[in-house]
Amino acid sequence: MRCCSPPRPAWVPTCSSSTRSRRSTGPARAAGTGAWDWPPWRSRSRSRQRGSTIPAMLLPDAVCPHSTASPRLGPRAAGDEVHRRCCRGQPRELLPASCPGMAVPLGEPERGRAGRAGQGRTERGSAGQDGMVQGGAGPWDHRIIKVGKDPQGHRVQPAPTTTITPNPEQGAWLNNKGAWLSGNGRGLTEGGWLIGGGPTPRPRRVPLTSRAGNGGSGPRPLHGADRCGAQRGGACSALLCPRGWGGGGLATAPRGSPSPPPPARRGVPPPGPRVPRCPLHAPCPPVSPTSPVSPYPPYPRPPCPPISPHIPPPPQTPCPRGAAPPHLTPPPPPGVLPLSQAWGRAPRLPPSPLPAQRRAFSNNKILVELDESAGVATMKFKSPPVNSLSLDFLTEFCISLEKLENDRACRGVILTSAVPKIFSSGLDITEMCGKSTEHYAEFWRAVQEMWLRLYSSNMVTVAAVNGSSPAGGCLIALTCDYRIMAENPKFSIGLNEAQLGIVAPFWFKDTFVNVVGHRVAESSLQLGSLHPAPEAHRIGLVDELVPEEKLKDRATAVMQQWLALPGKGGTSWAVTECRNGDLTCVGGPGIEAGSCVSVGTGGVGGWEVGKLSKAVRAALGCEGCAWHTAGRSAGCAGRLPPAQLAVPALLSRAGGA
Ligand SMILES: CCCCCCC/C=C/C(=O)SCCNC(=O)CCNC(=O)[C@H](O)C(C)(C)COP(=O)(O)OP(=O)(O)OC[C@H]1O[C@@H](n2cnc3c(N)ncnc32)[C@H](O)[C@@H]1OP(=O)(O)O
Repeated sequence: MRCCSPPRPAWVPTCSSSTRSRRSTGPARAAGTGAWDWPPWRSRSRSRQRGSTIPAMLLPDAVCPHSTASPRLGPRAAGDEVHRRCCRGQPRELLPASCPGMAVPLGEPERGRAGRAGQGRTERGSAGQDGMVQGGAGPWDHRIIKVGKDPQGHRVQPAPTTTITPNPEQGAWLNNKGAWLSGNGRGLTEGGWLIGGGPTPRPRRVPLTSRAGNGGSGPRPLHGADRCGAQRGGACSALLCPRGWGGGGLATAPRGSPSPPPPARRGVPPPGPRVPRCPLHAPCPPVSPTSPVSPYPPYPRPPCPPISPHIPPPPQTPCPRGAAPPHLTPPPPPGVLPLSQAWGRAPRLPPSPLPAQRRAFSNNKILVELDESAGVATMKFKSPPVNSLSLDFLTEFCISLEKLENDRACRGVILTSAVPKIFSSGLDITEMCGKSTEHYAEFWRAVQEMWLRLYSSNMVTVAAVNGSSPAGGCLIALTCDYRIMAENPKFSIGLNEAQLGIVAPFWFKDTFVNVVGHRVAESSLQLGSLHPAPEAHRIGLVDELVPEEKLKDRATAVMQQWLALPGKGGTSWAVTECRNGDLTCVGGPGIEAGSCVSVGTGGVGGWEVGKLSKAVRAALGCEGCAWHTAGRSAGCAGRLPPAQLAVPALLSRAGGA
């Protein structure tokens, strides 16, 4: 087994009722009983006493095998090609609406099939092209553009964006014209047109933000929005594509049903007291791309009035030494916009003379404490006995993280555990066996969502690992920007899947490789090693060790160090422009204009590329784009608007949003 082998496992344990045949070299059956010795870390005798059985398990190939979800990976063209080949011949029911094969009016299965020149979905949609179905920020928000030709055979220009909003409780969708859309099992139809094929709303579940007393701002997507293979020009046939594609019938809602609340969108502050738009910061007029004059507005602009009711304006008292206070970021150079405005995050604030303002919210699984004066939240896992990552836990994790993302007062988050000696025991094994396929789908979506959200968070993330952290627990730590571990040698961390007889999904592996390097990851994965804290530090799996009692303080200090970086936490960053589909930095603190965004470890100016890409995509309004990295450049493969559109779009967002 090589660590770079394809994600499909060589074998997986199966139960006798499983219809999938696999090499059953998994957990051994207890002698004579027919029962599986499971969980595998238990002694056989204990398992035998319980007579435990291992039923069918979810296969990791349910994770879309071609969807190279790691934003740090290389070019994806090969993966997309695999997608296309693999999806050819798939039943249409299994294809997502964005699949080329689905981009045709209903009832005309062959006409307009994508891949045929001039018709159907195109890689790079722009005004005037045949239309496309475009995913929005998540399954709850789909921007729809009608496709191809109308029923009379006339070419149809892309229609104005239509937003459809699902009502999960009624299993139906409402478009922005107030009409209910019916489902046909493959996608949504409106007037006989396939207009979208997004994920099935989950009628059994209430909107996420209304769960567990979280309050919040309406339904939010649980699924990863931008890693689906189908979003990158291929068709994702995977059962568990992170976007949640997969069809399924949608019930028609009764007419006259009340409208669901508008979906909250990432990066947009939750509804609250309406904040007046700054009159000084209206969008700039479009600038000709050929103009030799800088397209950026003069800087500095007059300061905005305070825009958050929580955040007082910075004090006007001069620094006693006459210089700019060191905690305040100097104004960006001309041509560089304070993207904190674009990203909706509060600028760094000076230390408050008042007692620290703290807020806390909690659910069954996680306690979140936000120190508003520092802009730092602590998420404490509190799901005894071992903080296993159950579906509920993962859901609450995503909700908590998203709440913090949307909280302008929060710029960094420390992840730690409230359970003694355990950071997290990893994925909850009981979620992976003896459940329905739908449950597995939901569970794995949540696992991926957790990873995507954490990885692509634009907050600084620090893991304060105060206990053992096997497998999925290790993944959480790996996904953070920085890892500090309690120096107790009894605490261990690693991807130990091989010891359980299972294979870490490829995106676990990728994340691991990114942190410890190829060879260490390879041998560690092959052996399923759990590294005691000192060894984990030696191999670079954790960044530093500290005595347990100092863990919190050290994590806070590291966080402050990170938040002091320009750009991190949303103070300012480079403006990026798009040329020929590639994004190029046009300047930023410490960043040379014209330099490409570097790819790989380290990142630029304190930003890792994954995070940068998300921020830039958000600023450019192309969150739905696939993001690719190649060599030392990074860009959007697909729908990134051309430069003349992108730059003014960025400016207007930065200046006026
Ligand atoms: C088929 C393909 C699937 C591919 C998936 C690949 C990706 C998988 C990722 C994963 O994360 S798999 C999970 C891996 N996790 C582990 O291997 C952890 C195993 N657990 C331990 O090593 C220990 O339990 C511990 C975390 C070090 C804690 O040890 P401690 O002695 O303090 O407690 P225990 O008595 O062992 O356990 C207490 C209690 O908790 C239950 N439990 C432990 N881990 C899990 C878990 N991951 N999921 C669910 N439940 C878990 C354990 O069974 C005990 O239960 P009870 O006996 O009290 O009922």
